[in-house]
Amino acid sequence: MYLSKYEEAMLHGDYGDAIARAMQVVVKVGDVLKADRLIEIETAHIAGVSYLTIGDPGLEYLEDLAKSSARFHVFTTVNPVGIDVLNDWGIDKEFIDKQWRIINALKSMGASLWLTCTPYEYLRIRPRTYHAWAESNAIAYINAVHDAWTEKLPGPFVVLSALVGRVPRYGLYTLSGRVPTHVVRVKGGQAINNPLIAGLLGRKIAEEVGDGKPYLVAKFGGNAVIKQLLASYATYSPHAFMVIDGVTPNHKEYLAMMDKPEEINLDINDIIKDSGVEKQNFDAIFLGCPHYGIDEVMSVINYVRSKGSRRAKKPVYITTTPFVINSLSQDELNLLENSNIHLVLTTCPVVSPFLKSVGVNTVATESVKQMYYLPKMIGINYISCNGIKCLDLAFDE
Ligand SMILES: C[C@@](O)(CCOP(=O)(O)O)CC(=O)O
Repeated sequence: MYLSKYEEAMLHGDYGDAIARAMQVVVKVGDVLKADRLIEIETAHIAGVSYLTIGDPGLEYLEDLAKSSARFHVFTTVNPVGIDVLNDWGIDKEFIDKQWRIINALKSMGASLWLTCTPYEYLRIRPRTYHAWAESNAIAYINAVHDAWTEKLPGPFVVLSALVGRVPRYGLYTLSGRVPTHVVRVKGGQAINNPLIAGLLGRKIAEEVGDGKPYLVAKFGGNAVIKQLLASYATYSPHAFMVIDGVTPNHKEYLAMMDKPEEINLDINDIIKDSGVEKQNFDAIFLGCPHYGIDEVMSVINYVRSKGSRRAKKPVYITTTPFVINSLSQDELNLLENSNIHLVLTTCPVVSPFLKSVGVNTVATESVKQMYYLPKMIGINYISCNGIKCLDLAFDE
């Protein structure tokens, strides 16, 4: 593989041992993938940082790395951790302390501690720029909505890429690796406005297309549904890449590049028919996978106001970011809290003990990604519900 003088110097230890070891791994992986060279990245997004999932070995690895002089070479953000940094939600102290050690190790290497799975909502990402991201919903989002280029990279590899500011040029980092293979047309009426239906559609597309790359022709009613579509699609797809007609910058170029694509026709009414919301018991409503942004939280606030500010009969937990909390007024925060709606920061139910520690065993959720992970990763059951109508389950009971 071609390496520049600077890359050779990193590899040979001129910038310290930790950088040399990181470079050795990045180059080795590049060789295996038959990359012709490395490319410079603008940002990195690290995932796999919860003490629940990486435990003591992950904690020790990151602390060792942080003790070296190695620092991130590019702007680096971090996925949700296992705790809310402002509220302990009854999680045990040892877990919290160890999670803080992971956070502090990442901080000392220069990471920006946004601790969100939606860094794309707070970054201005330019088309055709290179990034090293883990966290599949975020990867699918910047590829599809910004035509910004990232492969689906494993969390630990992103740490190393962030240290050297480079990734091997392969797959989705090349134009030829991004050519869609299937045209998926969604028929059956109006723009898709329902987050649950968008999520089920994402899963269906991944099942139909397998390891192909879809060019999706469908109309969506806004960013919240596109987030659900892509999060679910990326959970079930091996590469987390799609082009969306009329949404992805340069979509016409992608359309023109396709060579005899396979055609898949889906009817949204079939997906709606199969979406049957169960009437089973549940302990709480969970919203915020991917993390809710300010627009989604404002629609919850508007819903509560429309109900005359009553108190929900079951608690509602919404995972979101410190940016959202900082954008809300004290009145809005009080309204949510008084309505039994709780904003939970910097974490995600599938990497945190918080739901169990507040006594929740079954949630109602709109997120098809959560439906995949909740039972597997933390033994929480779910029932599905429809977007903002999820709240009806708690307010209209
Ligand atoms: C929350 C998480 O476990 C979800 C699964 O990740 P992904 O959708 O496969 O990127 C990722 C993480 O551990 O940070």
